[in-house]
Amino acid sequence: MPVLEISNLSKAFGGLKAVNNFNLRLDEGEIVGLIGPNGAGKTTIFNLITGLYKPTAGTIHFCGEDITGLPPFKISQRGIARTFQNIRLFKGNTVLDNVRAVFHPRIKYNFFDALLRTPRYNAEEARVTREAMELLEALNLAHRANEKAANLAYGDQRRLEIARALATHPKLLLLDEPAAGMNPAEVKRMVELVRYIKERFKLTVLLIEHQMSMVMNLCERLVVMDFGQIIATGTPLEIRNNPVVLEAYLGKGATVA
Ligand SMILES: Nc1ncnc2c1ncn2[C@@H]1O[C@H](COP(=O)(O)OP(=O)(O)OP(=O)(O)O)[C@@H](O)[C@H]1O
Repeated sequence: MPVLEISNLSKAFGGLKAVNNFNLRLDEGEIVGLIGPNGAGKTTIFNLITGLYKPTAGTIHFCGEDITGLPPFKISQRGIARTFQNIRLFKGNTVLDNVRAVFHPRIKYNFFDALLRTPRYNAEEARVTREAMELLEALNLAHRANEKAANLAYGDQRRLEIARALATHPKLLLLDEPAAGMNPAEVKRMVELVRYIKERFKLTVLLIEHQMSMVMNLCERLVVMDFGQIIATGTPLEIRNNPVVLEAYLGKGATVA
């Protein structure tokens, strides 16, 4: 059974067809790259999968269940997590609290436990801190746990975002430009990180990225969009040599490294 199956998905904003008859199947353990020029519809696909937008037409199935049109919190509960193009952290809070905050909606104590600091409250808080620290260790951020998120270097902030996404225990992770603004050494580290978390947390990954070195090195398969539609799919090598893809990028300033 596929982890994700998108069938004939469309989204219109007034007269603009941001996504037009989009189809995609992701099998367990795949890392697939979604690429295309600016405005192609990539982020709209993420917003549709995660329930931020309701589709104009089409369906989205996750692990065999129809999740089309469900609200974002329900989709997150089923096991889909994402990061955003623009980093979204509680910058004034510590690194640890940024991850702990993700656990709190699922915490198992009530208002009175919290008020009276009962043993149940203390045990749950200890569990949440332990789980959050485990994630920070996996992402090599444990030594910065008590630092304010704002003080982290850009690459570390991106890793913290990923830690927050993983705290929801996803099966499918959607990464929106995780290597944006990174230098080649940082991109290489991000490639290694995504490979590592994919194995460690048994993830399937769909990734939007403009950094071609990232998608070329990391993804087994690429899906190329332009004007809301898929214009090509294939291995990185096939895509690199595909004239339709080169044409979509040419004149729009993108380069295939
Ligand atoms: N909420 C919205 N209201 C109106 N138009 C929108 C909305 N969201 C996206 N669009 C439009 O839909 C089209 C696709 O946008 P989208 O952000 O999905 O592209 P993208 O491929 O992610 O681009 P980029 O690589 O620049 O992030 C664009 O023309 C955009 O202006």
